[in-house]
Amino acid sequence: MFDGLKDKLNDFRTDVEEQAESEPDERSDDGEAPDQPAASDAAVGPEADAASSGDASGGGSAGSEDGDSDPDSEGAEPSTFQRAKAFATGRIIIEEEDLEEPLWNLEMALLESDVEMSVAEEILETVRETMLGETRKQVETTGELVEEALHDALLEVIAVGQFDFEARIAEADKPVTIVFTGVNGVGKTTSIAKLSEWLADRGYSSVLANGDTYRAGANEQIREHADRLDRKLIAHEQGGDPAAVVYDAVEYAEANDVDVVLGDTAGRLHTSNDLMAQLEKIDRVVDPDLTLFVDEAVAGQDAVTRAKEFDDAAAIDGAILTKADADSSGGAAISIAYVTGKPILFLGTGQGYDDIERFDPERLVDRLLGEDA
Ligand SMILES: Nc1nc2c(ncn2[C@@H]2O[C@H](COP(=O)(O)OP(=O)(O)OP(=O)(O)O)[C@@H](O)[C@H]2O)c(=O)[nH]1
Repeated sequence: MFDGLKDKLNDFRTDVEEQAESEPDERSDDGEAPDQPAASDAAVGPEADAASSGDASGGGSAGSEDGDSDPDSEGAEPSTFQRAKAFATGRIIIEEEDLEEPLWNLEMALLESDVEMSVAEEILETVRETMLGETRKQVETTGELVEEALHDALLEVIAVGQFDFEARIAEADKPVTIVFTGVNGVGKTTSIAKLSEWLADRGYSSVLANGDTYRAGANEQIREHADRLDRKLIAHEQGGDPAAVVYDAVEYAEANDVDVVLGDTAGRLHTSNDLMAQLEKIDRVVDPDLTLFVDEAVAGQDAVTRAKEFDDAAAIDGAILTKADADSSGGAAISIAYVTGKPILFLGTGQGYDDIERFDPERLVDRLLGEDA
């Protein structure tokens, strides 16, 4: 899962390590030849050797022949001094120039991985802010510093809007009504069946409702799942009113003490206006507790765009991202919450009914940074 993105994040770590850790060595080698005392060295005390070599090189790596400073070095002098001092004490200072190329490569890698542009920019900004110009006392290596910066940057965008789904179900008045939206073919019906199992595992009964009265064959498709799982299905004739189907399912749940109503809807109608009018009517008639948007991770940017469109049209409360098991890029998983402001709540991870997992931002970040399988 998301292996391509994981590799690219790892490349960034290697990039920064190479940039940040090779330069001080070069500078201290440089500094040995010219004997250039710097006035500020006195402040460094016992670390003066390393510091002065760093300082001399910052001011004179290009100008070591004539001992003069080059124009570029002037603004960098204080940080070069700090850097050399930190190097002498085994600490790390990352400078803007160390990050320039790795950050550019990271941006390209994120965009190639279908991470949405504004999300990529936010990640870069957080990484830059976390890493720049600070002596990181607690951090032993550049690799750790990169990992910390990436961890914070990724978590910040991925965790947007998270809430405790199970607690929400537990606390809500029963029956809880959940309506599923999203285009056809992405695994919406399968996700409804999976969620019914997920709820059953936690002690909640559910009834399925086929609000996709538009598409021929939709009743049969969901009925197969309902039969296999031994769940009640409420369905009307093709062409019927989806709001009426979900309403009947709510009535059935109330009469039979069923905890949750899981209502499918049509993924596409003649026009998006029809689709939205239908969702609005369901909203008016049954006032669902949650509207969940379903799309497939493998659709990358398209899934992000659709999430935004559906949310704009009919305020979603969260998303289910299917086929994460087949997705290497990870772009949709990283982008959807930040772009919509609504959390990803579940990942579909296979074709079986148990192949659904609660989306855990911390765990996903650990996976991406290689701390978890
Ligand atoms: N690998 C994998 N396949 C999945 C996942 N979820 C669904 N699928 C498969 O995707 C295919 C389409 O799933 P359906 O549930 O029929 O999707 P759907 O047609 O979008 O349902 P509707 O939206 O109601 O039309 C099926 O073969 C599913 O088994 C998943 O998380 N991983």
